[in-house]
Amino acid sequence: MKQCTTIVANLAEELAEILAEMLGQKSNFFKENCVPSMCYIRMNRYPACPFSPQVFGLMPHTDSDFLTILHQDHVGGLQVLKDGKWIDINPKQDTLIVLIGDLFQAWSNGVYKSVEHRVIANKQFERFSTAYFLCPSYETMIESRGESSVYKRFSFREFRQQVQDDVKRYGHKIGLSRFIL
Ligand SMILES: O=C(O)CCC(=O)C(=O)O
Ligand SMILES: [Fe+2]
Repeated sequence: MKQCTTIVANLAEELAEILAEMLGQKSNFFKENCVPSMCYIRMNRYPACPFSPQVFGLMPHTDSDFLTILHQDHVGGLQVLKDGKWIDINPKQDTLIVLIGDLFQAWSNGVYKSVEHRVIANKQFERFSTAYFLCPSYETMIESRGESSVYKRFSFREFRQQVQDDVKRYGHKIGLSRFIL
């Protein structure tokens, strides 16, 4: 497990740096700020559910990180929202899925979009997935790159706190729209 975490952690950082370079940002930002103590792996288990699709395996959400590297098994059920439609991300053997998170959307000033995704539980089979979340230290300031920033400058601590407060108060995450200028 430790070996697997190291490999996926390096992959996530490399991908983030490449995506930054594609924005014309030559930087070590992710290597410098994404500390192992903040990045984490979540192992998800979705029991078979006779009430699917009325009941979700995982509610629609965006991830509160820079990017997520996801492995899903053969059962399927992951969907992403594209142009107002839910699209199935069908399982492919030996394939990892990369999801942009809220922090990358803010950092890229909206060029990369944090993808809304959800999981439809399978009626017959249980499903497993494993997700690695690339996160910075709490003190890291997220600042939009490029001209005329869409988002306020905020620390990851502020972002997490805001998400938690909104979930407590409204029962759901409001997310990046809280930080629009
Ligand atoms: O199980 C999946 O395919 C998605 C998991 C996910 O979105 C998450 O853990 O945030
Ligand atoms: Fe997610």
